[in-house]
Amino acid sequence: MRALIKKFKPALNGLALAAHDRSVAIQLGFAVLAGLVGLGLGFVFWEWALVITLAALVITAEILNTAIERLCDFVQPRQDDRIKTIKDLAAGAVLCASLAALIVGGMIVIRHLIR
Ligand SMILES: Nc1ncnc2c1ncn2[C@@H]1O[C@H](COP(=O)(O)OP(=O)(O)OP(=O)(O)O)[C@@H](O)[C@H]1O
Repeated sequence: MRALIKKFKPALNGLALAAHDRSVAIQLGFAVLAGLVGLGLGFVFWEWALVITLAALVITAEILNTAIERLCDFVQPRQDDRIKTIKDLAAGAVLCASLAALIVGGMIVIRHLIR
């Protein structure tokens, strides 16, 4: 059990660090908002499963994006086209996950509203 806790400690520390990042905090805010909408509209089991999965996907992408940004700033604090490409790719991953969450979330909400 001790070994297991020791193994997860860095990951839990990573989550605590991520929660203090502005971009991650914004995505967490959107996830809470989606949860409130779900409660208000009375989401069923599969809708919660989708919303939770997509929210976790977006937050995971944002945490990885933040980690990549920090690594880039550490390796190259100056303007560099290669850093721009790397950071833009990481930001693109967040956008991709966010669009999927927005579209699927929108479909679920519309389904409730037109019933
Ligand atoms: N060292 C750099 N060289 C070239 N372009 C950069 C560099 N740093 C940032 N950029 C450009 O600016 C964009 C934003 O980068 P930045 O690190 O400010 O991220 P951000 O999205 O504002 O994140 P956060 O708000 O979490 O700091 C990048 O996607 C990239 O296009």
